[in-house]
Amino acid sequence: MATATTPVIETGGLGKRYGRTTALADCTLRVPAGRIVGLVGPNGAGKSTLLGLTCGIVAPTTGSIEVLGSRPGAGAAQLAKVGFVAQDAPVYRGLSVADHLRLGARLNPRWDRPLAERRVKRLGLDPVQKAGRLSGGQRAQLALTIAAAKRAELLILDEPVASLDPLARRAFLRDLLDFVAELGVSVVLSSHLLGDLEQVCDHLIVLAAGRVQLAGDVADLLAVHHRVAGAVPPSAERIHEDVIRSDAAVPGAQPVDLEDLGMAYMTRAAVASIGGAA
Ligand SMILES: Nc1ncnc2c1ncn2[C@@H]1O[C@H](COP(=O)(O)OP(=O)(O)OP(=O)(O)O)[C@@H](O)[C@H]1O
Repeated sequence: MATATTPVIETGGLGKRYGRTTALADCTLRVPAGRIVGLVGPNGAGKSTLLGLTCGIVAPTTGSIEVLGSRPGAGAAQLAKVGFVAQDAPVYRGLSVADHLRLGARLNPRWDRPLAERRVKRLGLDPVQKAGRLSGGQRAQLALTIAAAKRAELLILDEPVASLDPLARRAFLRDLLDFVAELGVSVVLSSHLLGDLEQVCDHLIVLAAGRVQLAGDVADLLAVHHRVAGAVPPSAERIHEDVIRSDAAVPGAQPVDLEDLGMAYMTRAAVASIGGAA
């Protein structure tokens, strides 16, 4: 049975191949409960594959994965614990906002109707409006509302802000933060851009070329990465250009921000893959 210390996601040597394409390889992760996890990586990095494995809609080729202490998708109880919003916030275009809430109530045993209605009202969504006529931001909010009203313990949002303009992005993420604090759920959200997520995530996973490049709580990662102007100390590891990793303090080193840190790992992976292909 899952307890407060059960990791939300735990994987060991997890891998997924589609024919000859390796979408994810040797993925070993431990995500503690209560985090807002930013899953970042370039196109084709394996983000959707990892999220699909987490929800149980993709089966692993190798290795293991447990979500909230059980195999993903293993039975109705496990499915009810995970809310998933796929890329582009899919909704039924011909159904109204109210129809979506009715459908949610019918399909989900732990449906929180007051929460769903309160959120729809606060967001100013018209219950009779057809979902196909909502803006991209409103559709994203409707999809998030449905996932949250399931009363899931883990919300998985695949590129939730990709189709939103900068103002709508900010509003969506601010709202998500309030909402997560209110519900006490864990969240994983993916993006190509760490800049989209750095204001909200407190745990980071950087994927590139189907492999985990970096993972951990943001505060821990920022504590051991630095910028250096000159030579890299022998005990430190150069990640890319002036970004280094060192557990020990480095005299004269400057702090690195999260966006630059993620970019350093993604660039290092891209350079290595070009080198490997050459
Ligand atoms: N169903 C599939 N069949 C064949 N190949 C697939 C399938 N799904 C993903 N892939 C391949 O696996 C790799 C990882 O894809 P994935 O969609 O997980 O990446 P991603 O990081 O989510 O990319 P994006 O940011 O572009 O959505 C890619 O090379 C992709 O072409």
